[in-house]
Amino acid sequence: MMTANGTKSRSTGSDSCVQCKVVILGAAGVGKTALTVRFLTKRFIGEYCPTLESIYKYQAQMDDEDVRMEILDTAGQSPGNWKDGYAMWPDCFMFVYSITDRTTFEEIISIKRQVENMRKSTTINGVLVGNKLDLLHDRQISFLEGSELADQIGCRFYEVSAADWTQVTVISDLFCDLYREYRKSRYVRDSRQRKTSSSVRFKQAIQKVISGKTAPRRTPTL
Ligand SMILES: Nc1nc2c(ncn2[C@@H]2O[C@H](COP(=O)(O)OP(=O)(O)OP(=O)(O)O)[C@@H](O)[C@H]2O)c(=O)[nH]1
Repeated sequence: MMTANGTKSRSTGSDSCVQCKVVILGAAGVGKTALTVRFLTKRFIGEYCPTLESIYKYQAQMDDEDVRMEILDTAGQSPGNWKDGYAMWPDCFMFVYSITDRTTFEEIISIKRQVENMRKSTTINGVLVGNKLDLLHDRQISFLEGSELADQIGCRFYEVSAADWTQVTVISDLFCDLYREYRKSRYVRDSRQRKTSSSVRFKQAIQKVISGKTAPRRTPTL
């Protein structure tokens, strides 16, 4: 199983590290900072100043790889007011809503749409997170609705509570899963590039032979 037993990054300067940039998006007050702080420090601090924008660096062993994560905790503002960087900078996305607030759930659709519009792509590595699971008595969004939305936007789905200390491992796992999604997509992209460049090399070789620049190899006669 993947573990995230890392410590907050004090840049080691190691070049073998895989870089992974994560952005946390969601309406104001859904717990973006609480989730990030829980992941990084294993702590929950009841009150946070509304975030303007914070970036955290974190280094960990994930699936035997040294991973250097940069986590951008954004301000919960409407997607129309975003900077381009929110969509263009990251390798992967964490979309967060609160299970106690339907408007935050509905906002995920427009957040995802804005990301797609800015990136000009519908292929996005991400996870969908319903936070505040400890407030079950105030639940407005069922687990089923959450998982259906996750299917619709093409993300894995988690319900968690940043406030519940027993969920530390689940929260670590969800950040690790995010990295896994990214790694998978990187692998697909790299193998596509390898395929393209080898077929380009093949075409160039054929072209050279046709134009007579390179003589085809002859089989030595005995
Ligand atoms: N009960 C409960 N409260 C939570 C949980 N996560 C966050 N909160 C509370 O929700 C409030 C908002 O949390 P933040 O982490 O600041 O939310 P945010 O999404 O970063 O908010 P902005 O920075 O304004 O965008 C705080 O009072 C937190 O204590 C949770 O899992 N359960």
